[in-house]
Amino acid sequence: MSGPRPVVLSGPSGAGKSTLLKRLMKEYEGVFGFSVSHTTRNPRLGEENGKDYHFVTREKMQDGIDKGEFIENAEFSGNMYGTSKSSIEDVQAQNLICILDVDIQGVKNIKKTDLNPIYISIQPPSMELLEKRLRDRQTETEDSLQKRLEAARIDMELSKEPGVFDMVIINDDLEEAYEKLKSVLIEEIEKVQDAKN
Ligand SMILES: Nc1nc2c(ncn2[C@@H]2O[C@H](COP(=O)(O)OP(=O)(O)O)[C@@H](O)[C@H]2O)c(=O)[nH]1
Ligand SMILES: Nc1ncnc2c1ncn2[C@@H]1O[C@H](COP(=O)(O)OP(=O)(O)O)[C@@H](O)[C@H]1O
Repeated sequence: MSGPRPVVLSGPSGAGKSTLLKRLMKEYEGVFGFSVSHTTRNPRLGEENGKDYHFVTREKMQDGIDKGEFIENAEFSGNMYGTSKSSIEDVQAQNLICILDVDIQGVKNIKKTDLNPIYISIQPPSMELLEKRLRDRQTETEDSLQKRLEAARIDMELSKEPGVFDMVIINDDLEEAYEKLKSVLIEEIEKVQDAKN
């Protein structure tokens, strides 16, 4: 079955991926489906199990990985994250554009699969602004914030490599970043909309 092309959103923690993708899914209801990852980190206030993530123990996650249930998994800031095959299949079965939010390790590993997504990197305007946004979000401890900033430095370097991403969007002004994101995806969005009519 060849449904619409999936979309991988990557970029440093705090760059604005969730903000952009939530907006996109709201504006285009019934077009996108989110690939719900598994993670061993604790849920944040307002996050729902099964919607934002499948929140699991390390034992359960490792067991699933050992059984071959994941297309990719990575360690990020002291926790495990991974995309299960079923999280993608659930979305594709509905003929929706599957959106994945993964770190740079996930991007590299997904490139080894036959998923063939559109790769988009969301980048902050500067490290200073990234740190400010992460602090203002008030979800992190000092320790997890520092780990995210360290990972961000690596991400910002790697995402400059030519050919890794189809599009790099600097999320300075949110409206502008959102319009750019839409413009990259409009062709796939219209295909899904046309198929419904
Ligand atoms: N490789 C991989 N990375 C993931 C997955 N799910 C989330 N991530 C990444 O893990 C990092 C941390 O995510 P999270 O704890 O939700 O923090 P946030 O990005 O700051 O909101 C982000 O870079 C996500 O893109 C996954 O299934 N696989
Ligand atoms: N363009 C922007 N300008 C100012 N603040 C933003 C912008 N985009 C996102 N934010 C804020 O920055 C924080 C991090 O964004 P978030 O979407 O959680 O990032 P990510 O999912 O990449 O970790 C959030 O508090 C969000 O409201």
